[in-house]
Amino acid sequence: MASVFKRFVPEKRLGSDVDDEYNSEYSFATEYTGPLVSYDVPCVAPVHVDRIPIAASIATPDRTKNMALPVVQPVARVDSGKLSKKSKKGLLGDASSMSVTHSNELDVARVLDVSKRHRTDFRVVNVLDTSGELEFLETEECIHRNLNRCASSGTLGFSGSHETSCELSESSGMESLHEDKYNGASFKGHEQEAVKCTVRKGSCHRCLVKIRFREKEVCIVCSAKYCSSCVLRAMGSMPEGRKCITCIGCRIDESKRSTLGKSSRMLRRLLTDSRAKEIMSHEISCAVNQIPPELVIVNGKPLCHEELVQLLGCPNPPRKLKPRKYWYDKQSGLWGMEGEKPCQIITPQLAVGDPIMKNASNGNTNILVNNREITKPELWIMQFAGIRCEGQPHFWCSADGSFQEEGHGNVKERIWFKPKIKLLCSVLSLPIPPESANSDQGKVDDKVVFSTQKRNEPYKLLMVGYEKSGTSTIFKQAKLLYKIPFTEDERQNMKNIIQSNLYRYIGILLEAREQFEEETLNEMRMKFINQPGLSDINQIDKANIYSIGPRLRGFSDWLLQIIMSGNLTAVFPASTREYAPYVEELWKDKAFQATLDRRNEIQTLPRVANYFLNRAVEISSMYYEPSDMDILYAEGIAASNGIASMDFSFSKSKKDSILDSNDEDDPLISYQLMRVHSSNLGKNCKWMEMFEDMDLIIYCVSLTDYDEYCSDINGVSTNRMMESKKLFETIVTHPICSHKNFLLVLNKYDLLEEKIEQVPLTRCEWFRDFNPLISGQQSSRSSSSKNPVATLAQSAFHYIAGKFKRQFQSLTGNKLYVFRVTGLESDSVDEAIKYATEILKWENEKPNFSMNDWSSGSIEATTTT
Ligand SMILES: Nc1nc2c(ncn2[C@@H]2O[C@H](COP(=O)(O)OP(=O)(O)OP(=O)(O)O)[C@@H](O)[C@H]2O)c(=O)[nH]1
Ligand SMILES: [Mg+2]
Repeated sequence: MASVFKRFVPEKRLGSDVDDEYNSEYSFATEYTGPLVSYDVPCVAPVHVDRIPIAASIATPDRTKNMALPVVQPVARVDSGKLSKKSKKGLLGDASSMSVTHSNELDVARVLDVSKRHRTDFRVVNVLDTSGELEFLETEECIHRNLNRCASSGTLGFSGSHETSCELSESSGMESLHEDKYNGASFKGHEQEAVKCTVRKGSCHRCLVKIRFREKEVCIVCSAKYCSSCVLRAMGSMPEGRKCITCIGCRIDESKRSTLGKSSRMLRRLLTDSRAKEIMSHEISCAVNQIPPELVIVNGKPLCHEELVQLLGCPNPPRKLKPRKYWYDKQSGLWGMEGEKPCQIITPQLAVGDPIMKNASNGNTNILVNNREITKPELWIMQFAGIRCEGQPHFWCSADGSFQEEGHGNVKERIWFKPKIKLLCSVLSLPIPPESANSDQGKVDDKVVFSTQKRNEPYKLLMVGYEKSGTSTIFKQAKLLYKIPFTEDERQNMKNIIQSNLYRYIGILLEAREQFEEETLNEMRMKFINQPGLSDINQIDKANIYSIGPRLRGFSDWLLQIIMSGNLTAVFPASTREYAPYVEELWKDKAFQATLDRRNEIQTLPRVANYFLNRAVEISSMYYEPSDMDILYAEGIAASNGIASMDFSFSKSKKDSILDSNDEDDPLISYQLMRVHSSNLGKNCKWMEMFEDMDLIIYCVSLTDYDEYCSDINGVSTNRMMESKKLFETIVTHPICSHKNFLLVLNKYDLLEEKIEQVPLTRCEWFRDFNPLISGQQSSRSSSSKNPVATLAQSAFHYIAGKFKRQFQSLTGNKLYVFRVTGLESDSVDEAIKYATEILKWENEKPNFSMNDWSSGSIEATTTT
């Protein structure tokens, strides 16, 4: 007997919070052998256990048919005293009544299936109508909830106390069925009562409790969401993974394919680790969850089962295969969605699909490669690789990237052997061969192989700015922050830059020394003239504290000449070894030291020079190896062709931790940060086209540019802030940027704080109306909590941010995000990048909640300091 009951009671889960709910009490009757009694003995009709349908008794369905399974109703425990005789009889074991219940469930399941397929809205009123008739009036969600409520208890047994109730319509006196059953409330004639349920968005589909901001599990078929108290009852033993019981046997929602097998924390908490893993493995491997082959169409032909197996089983299968139309170039292995550029290079020569069509990728270049008209980005790559495409030739391309013109035997180019091609492919969101395919191509330039390719679709962030705005500093800072090591090549490159810059700084100092020497001599002459009695001016000793000896003078003349001729980088760092002794000598020289003491007066000496000049002897040594800090401070970047790129990831749950998630179930969100020098964008930024796939554009502005000038080739001098504004306008109005998110990074805030004290912001014509409210008593540098009035620098920052935002809004109609940064401070850059990733997250989640609700369109609302 006990074993019979065990069939209805779920396995006990130790440590689970649902444990208590199944501590049902039951007693057993034994045959009475005593004397006759004078009263009526209560009588219980026998239960034919074998005839009670239970969920476990469902036959293995034909899952390829996409049919909803009949889910059976358990014997529900009700307050027998409050049921009509007829109902009592049925529930206590009348076989015919049982079959009615069962057939009802079949109907419901059928209706659910119909509603799913035809997207029809129904309302279920009175799911337990004993007449066997159902009224369908409300939503599909409602059907689900009712079914899950009934069916889930079917799998898990009799019990299931239900603290939360359905939404009730008080006017009609409707009550939750569950409450009736378990709270002892009166069961008011279930023939007449309607359970009217509507699942609000963000509520558990079973208990209706709001779970928008709480842990939830989602059905991979119908997207019904369940809270931790309901999930096991709604999903049962999950033979096909996370599906409501009513969805078992149904195909999954294709948008959820990428989540298959990725167990949630909730499940792992509710179940044992091994059980959760087992469910996830069923979810991935069970037949009904696989892509139906006929829905994958390659080169216009639906696949058969064998073709799909071949496609998925090849060494390099398509990622994230979905039911849709694809094209496949068997020769090169290029793979893409119909009408789009290639997205992956898969294993070539697979016998899947028909021959490729000319217009497979919707190219418009008149250049055919393997009979397909290629797209513009592909053409750019070919041109970049040096393949001449004049005269609209047709090419053959093999899997190793060898291009051959049709009708010519000779190989024109092997593009994957060319340095920088992979980098450019990444920029243009074109695929590169998988690493396994490269293993035999030893010559491929490792420097430019992106780790991006290991991850699927990283968010792409493009950072650009006017000259010296700090883009390379921020980029390098991000590399250090997210522990992306500099390669040996990058370090060598930076060493060269640092050493040649050192000689530039020395040159600036030596030029200044000459000037100081001359000034001092003039002063001495003036003194001499004013001194009576001295007649011969030649008697003055021309040597003064700024004078250097002939050997160093010779070196100085030579170095200044090299700088003047613009050949510094040609001579250094190659000659560093040869001239290092001069540097040592200079640093011991009093005249040079006197010059160094006045370095703050030298306008042309970059601020960062101090950092390197203090260690000049060490840096000029041939044994010098740049530290990470040296690389950060160096003016320049290890870049190829002006473009530098790095990948990094944030753990989804641990937003603050980067690249430290070893938890295979905790997905990483990957990002690709690209930095491009503005000079590489070409005239009118025409090469912005290459960055069409960017998700966010970070525009960098140096806050100190407002009083700095630069001259163009005609010698016309312009304000650098105005130049930066011009570049900003060109980029934001570029056609590819019309719907892009922009983050304005206002950099060098530390320098602004110093400069604004000396030079008014109004020096720049765009900022003429800057008129901050600074209290008379307040020191503009102090911003203690006691004195919340903004400092001059803060006011200037907000003012400049507002200027750019208004400009952006007037040009694009969109909202500009702004962030204040000090590029040399790691925390500041970290926050800026996290802010950028947040923007992407917000933009991604936009359909779920309206940004307007909380940003209220205010310009200031998006400024982060
Ligand atoms: N004090 C200070 N210096 C900075 C900051 N950001 C950048 N710099 C310095 O400003 C100079 C120019 O910065 P870069 O990062 O080279 O600027 P860039 O945008 O790469 O300039 P280009 O190479 O012309 O494109 C370097 O000497 C940096 O060290 C900052 O926030 N504070
Ligand atoms: Mg730079």
